[in-house]
Amino acid sequence: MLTLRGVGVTYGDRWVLRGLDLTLPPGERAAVLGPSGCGKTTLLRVAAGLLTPREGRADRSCRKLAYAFQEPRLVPWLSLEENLLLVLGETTTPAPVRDLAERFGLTPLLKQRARTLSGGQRQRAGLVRALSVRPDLLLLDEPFASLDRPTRDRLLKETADRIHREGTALLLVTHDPTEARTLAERILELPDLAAPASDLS
Ligand SMILES: Nc1ncnc2c1ncn2[C@@H]1O[C@H](COP(=O)(O)OP(=O)(O)OP(=O)(O)O)[C@@H](O)[C@H]1O
Repeated sequence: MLTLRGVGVTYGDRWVLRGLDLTLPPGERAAVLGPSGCGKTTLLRVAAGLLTPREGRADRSCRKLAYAFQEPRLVPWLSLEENLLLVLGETTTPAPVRDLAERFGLTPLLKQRARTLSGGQRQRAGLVRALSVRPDLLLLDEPFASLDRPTRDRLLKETADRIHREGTALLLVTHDPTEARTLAERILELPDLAAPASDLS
């Protein structure tokens, strides 16, 4: 369960989010759409507990939270497989994670250092890393943005099947309504507070 109540965030003297309420019960999937710069990533950071809002509060009660960042944060000098092992806390890759890597087309890249992966490969790696821990709350920030269309469509279906099957609660940030409809049952449109004049009163 994730609950945001009256969340407000400022950067400097500018409100990016204000008065935001969101309840995500276990297993429910919501997508956040909105123009570039309206605060979607900021919302995910608050949801993850990485950013303390200036107003309001964020509460989570989940067994395991995973967050696939917009810029996947892999350790550049470790191999892709070592990056996966790092979050799993294992010394060998378990069979289900090997299967996940295979489904996301990463098997041939497992021994490759993260810094040598392309943007799209890194993004797939970030998504596999997040899914590999079998989270009950998953935060995804534009997870398919760097992928070509056929790869995106295939992995979108793969991801949707997996989170539906496992009953994972999802908060997805995307610019793509198709992605939002495929992965989520609820869509939240964030307003751009910077568009009209906003102040700190
Ligand atoms: N650490 C920061 N310091 C100052 N301003 C920031 C910071 N992080 C984000 N911002 C600003 O806050 C606004 C919202 O940023 P955020 O990344 O949440 O938007 P977004 O909706 O996710 O954008 P996009 O769709 O382009 O990824 C932007 O105007 C951004 O420049």
